[in-house]
Amino acid sequence: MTATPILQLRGIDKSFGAVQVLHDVSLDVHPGEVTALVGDNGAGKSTLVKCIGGIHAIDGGEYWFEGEQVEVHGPREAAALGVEIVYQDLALCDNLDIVQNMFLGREKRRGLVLDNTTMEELATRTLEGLSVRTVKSIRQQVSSLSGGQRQTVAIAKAVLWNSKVVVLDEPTAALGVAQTAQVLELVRRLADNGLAVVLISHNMNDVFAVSDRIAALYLGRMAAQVSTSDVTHSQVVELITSGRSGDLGLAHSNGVTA
Ligand SMILES: Nc1ncnc2c1ncn2[C@@H]1O[C@H](COP(=O)(O)OP(=O)(O)OP(=O)(O)O)[C@@H](O)[C@H]1O
Repeated sequence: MTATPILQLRGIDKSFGAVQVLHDVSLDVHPGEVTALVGDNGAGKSTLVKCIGGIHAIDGGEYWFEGEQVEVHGPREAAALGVEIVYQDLALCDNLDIVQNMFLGREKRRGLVLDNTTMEELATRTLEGLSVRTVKSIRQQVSSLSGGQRQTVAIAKAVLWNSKVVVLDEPTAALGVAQTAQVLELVRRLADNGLAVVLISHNMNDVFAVSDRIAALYLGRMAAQVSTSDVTHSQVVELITSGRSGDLGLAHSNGVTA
């Protein structure tokens, strides 16, 4: 079932001033799979994701996309590759409706006039493609949506642009039980539709519910990247808290050994 990785990071280093935050980090991300990126507070997850999204320039290491080594000099270049990141704050505008949010800054125009018909069609098709039925009207203001619906809109916005890799930063962090289940179903569906999904999460139940692989960062190093079916909750907790797991045969590790 393992496809060739669409995104490969090799030996990534990243420092802020004198502080090195990422050390020799490698990561493989596969289409059709959810890769959970786990790690304790300050382990470097957000920094790694910002390197993937072109917000931070990498100091050293290689970024490979679809089998070619690339340089990503900003979010626009990442988006041009097909890499979209949904940050925790979602960056949605409350006073705009769903369609306006999905096309914010990338509006479709016919001449000088906004092409609302096309944008509505594309928004509807995208939401239907993700089997999203929880949103009543695409002309609803985002301020009137629940936390789960807002997350859904942010995810739909990310996949609207023929994206190939979608990174989700703690998409269920602020949600209740039912909404968490809905968002996790959506995360799974993204991968089942062929996208490569990277899911940052602190929640082991979420990680085990939807991920195919787990990449564990510990103090800025990739402690292990393993198949979810090969590990237990407690082994992953051990990787997060100590960077090692004594009884785990680490097939793909770098920096820290079992
Ligand atoms: N712009 C920055 N300047 C200086 N240090 C930074 C910067 N961004 C992150 N760091 C440091 O890098 C380390 C890793 O932070 P990062 O936010 O990547 O961790 P994280 O795993 O996402 O943590 P959390 O789960 O708490 O969000 C932390 O020690 C943090 O203080």
